Amino acid sequence: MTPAARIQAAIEILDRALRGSPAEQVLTNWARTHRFAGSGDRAAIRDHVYVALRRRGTLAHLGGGLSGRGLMIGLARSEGIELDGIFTGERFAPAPLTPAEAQTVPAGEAWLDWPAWLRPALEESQGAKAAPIVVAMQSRAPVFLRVNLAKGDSASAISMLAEDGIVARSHPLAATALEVVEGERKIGNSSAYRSGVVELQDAASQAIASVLPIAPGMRVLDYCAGGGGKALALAARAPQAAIFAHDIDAGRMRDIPARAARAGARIGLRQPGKPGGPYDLVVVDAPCSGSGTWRRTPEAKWALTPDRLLELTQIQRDILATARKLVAPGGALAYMTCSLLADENERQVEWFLAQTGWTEEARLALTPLDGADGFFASVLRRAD
Ligand SMILES: C[S@@+](CC[C@H](N)C(=O)[O-])C[C@H]1O[C@@H](n2cnc3c(N)ncnc32)[C@H](O)[C@@H]1O
Repeated sequence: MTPAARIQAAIEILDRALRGSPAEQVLTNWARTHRFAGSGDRAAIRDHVYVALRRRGTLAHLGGGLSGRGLMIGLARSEGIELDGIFTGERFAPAPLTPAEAQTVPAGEAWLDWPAWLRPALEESQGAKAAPIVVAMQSRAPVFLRVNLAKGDSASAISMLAEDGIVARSHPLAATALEVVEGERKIGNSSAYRSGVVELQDAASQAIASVLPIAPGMRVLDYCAGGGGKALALAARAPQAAIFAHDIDAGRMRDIPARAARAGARIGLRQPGKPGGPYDLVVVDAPCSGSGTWRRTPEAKWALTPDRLLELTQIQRDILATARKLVAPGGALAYMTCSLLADENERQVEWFLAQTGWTEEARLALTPLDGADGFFASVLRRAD
């Protein structure tokens, strides 16, 4: 496909995504019905679509409107690509620019790529970091791996990955973190991944897992386990701990047994609503806005509403109230979210401490300015 044909494909896919279909699903359907497109074409089109969703505000401003076409005109302008060479009207290429579209537009500021209603909340939560965070979130997130210390160390994982054409380097956020700088599409088939030496996990999640108070012999529950990312990271840190996974939705945990087997870890599965207990450590990786991860999930950024945010904060409190009852005397609860908003983070901890008289033992708050996803964690210790 020519560069112009790829842009035209992205325009069509974006139009459908903007009407409400999940972008990933539209991309898959498009690939099914356009078999002539090779893997390079599909990857380039996917990149166009995700850049456009991530920078929806500034690109719509630059391209003259919020539509697939407006976003792609904006993208071409922001990257200094000659529009006349793409918007030619030739076969498979987008139609030529209208006189209105051809007018030059001053660059928009990065806040256009952050939901306007949420700007005060980010500014209040992050202070002087808010604007740089918004700029950082215009770009794609790096890809990170976690070295499974039960199976190898960083140096051996880096050379194993290199044998499969993947270039990775250590990242300062966590001793186990590797940033993939080349060959990320080869990870799934690489021997380091298939043999459990590395696992996909953001460096911020790894940094958070590394500060949790876990030791051999402890009983640990990952209460909102989802796909088991935290449980697996904890199992690698403390293979002698008894680690259990629970989620309200059993389906979300279905990959845990295979992931644990690949990692050589043992994770017990609890049925929804039957978490067992008590535990020395209960991890609550709560459902949240996901605002710290919006570089990866740009559609979620535009889908969040004030009502949903309020609902999420209530769900977080309900979960905290249930999970605290599973903590043994003297044990700890680790509350965490991948949110950048104080309403979901600091204010939830304040509320919890006021309710319980527990003490906060440790806190870690990371933003994309630290290099990975935004993440917040607080370790809360039961007094008696
Ligand atoms: C942020 S995700 C967890 C991600 C996971 N810890 C990981 O590292 O891969 C939040 C999870 O909480 C679960 N959840 C939502 N409400 C819950 C509840 N009331 N009790 C337990 N889990 C809940 C969701 O199904 C979802 O899987």
